[in-house]
Amino acid sequence: KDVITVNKVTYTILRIIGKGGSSKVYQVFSENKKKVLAIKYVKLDCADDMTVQGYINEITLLQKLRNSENIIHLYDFEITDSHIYLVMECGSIDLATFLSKHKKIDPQDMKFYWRGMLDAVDVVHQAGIVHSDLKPANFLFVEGTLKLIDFGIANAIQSDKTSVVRESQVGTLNYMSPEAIQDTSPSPQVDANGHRRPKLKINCKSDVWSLGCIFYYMVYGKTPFQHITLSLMKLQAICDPRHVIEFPAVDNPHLLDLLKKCLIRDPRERPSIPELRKHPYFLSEA
Ligand SMILES: Cn1cc(Nc2nc(NC3CCCCC3)c3c(C#N)c[nH]c3n2)cn1
Repeated sequence: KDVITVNKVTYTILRIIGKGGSSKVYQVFSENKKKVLAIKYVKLDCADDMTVQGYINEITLLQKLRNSENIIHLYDFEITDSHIYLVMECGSIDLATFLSKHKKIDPQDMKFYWRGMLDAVDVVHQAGIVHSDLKPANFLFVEGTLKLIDFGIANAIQSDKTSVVRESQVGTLNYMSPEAIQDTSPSPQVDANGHRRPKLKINCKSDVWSLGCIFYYMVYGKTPFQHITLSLMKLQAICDPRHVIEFPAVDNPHLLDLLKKCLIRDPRERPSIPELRKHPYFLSEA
């Protein structure tokens, strides 16, 4: 039987869930916990210091946010010169795969999912981090609750083609905010101690735009600019206020209002996550 040993604890490999460039995510069984868990394996052989630093930051943050309900739980980890192992709770399905299978979502469920996603990203912001690359594949269902899997610091992982068929969401532009596209601030790519620093203009409001694109996708089955296939045309449309985003009618006027607010192009006009949490959409029971 294939096993993975992390800090002298052995886990039986059940299947591979996803693989990226130098990383793999396995579904494993823990003999002593009698639980199904997930192990993210990262090969460090040809990783440069920046990449390793990115993973260490990711681990530090996962540990810091371990008590947050909407952040994936990290049970254990092991770092050597050649690899990293992260032992985490295992989800049932990621949001990207889920949305590709469920075109219509029950309004009550949708409200619960949105609340969870806002809470997850708010917790990351409170830790002083802007994700800046939010997309459905970053969220995972764990017993019905949506949890954030990563913080956009380390490299992204795509789902394994053999296990789930999914258009690879790595590097998609569909969730990118106007200010991220226009950001030409001269700020250095790395700060004093070599940490890759998000550019000045990208801030929490950029994550609100990305969440708005995910919400839009959940309501209308496509992202706001998905129909524009030429990348340059897509980027221009995202930034161009003359390109009016379409919002087909929906039953709940509060939902429509919240969607429109998340997709305001001027980040100063766009609501913050605390403001969104107080939106009437979340207050009404309907
Ligand atoms: C499709 N699918 C996913 C699961 N469960 C799951 N997937 C995880 N990553 C997946 C890697 C491929 C892309 C989608 C996320 C992680 C994880 C990390 N990182 C920590 N726990 C997890 N649980 C079951 N089916």
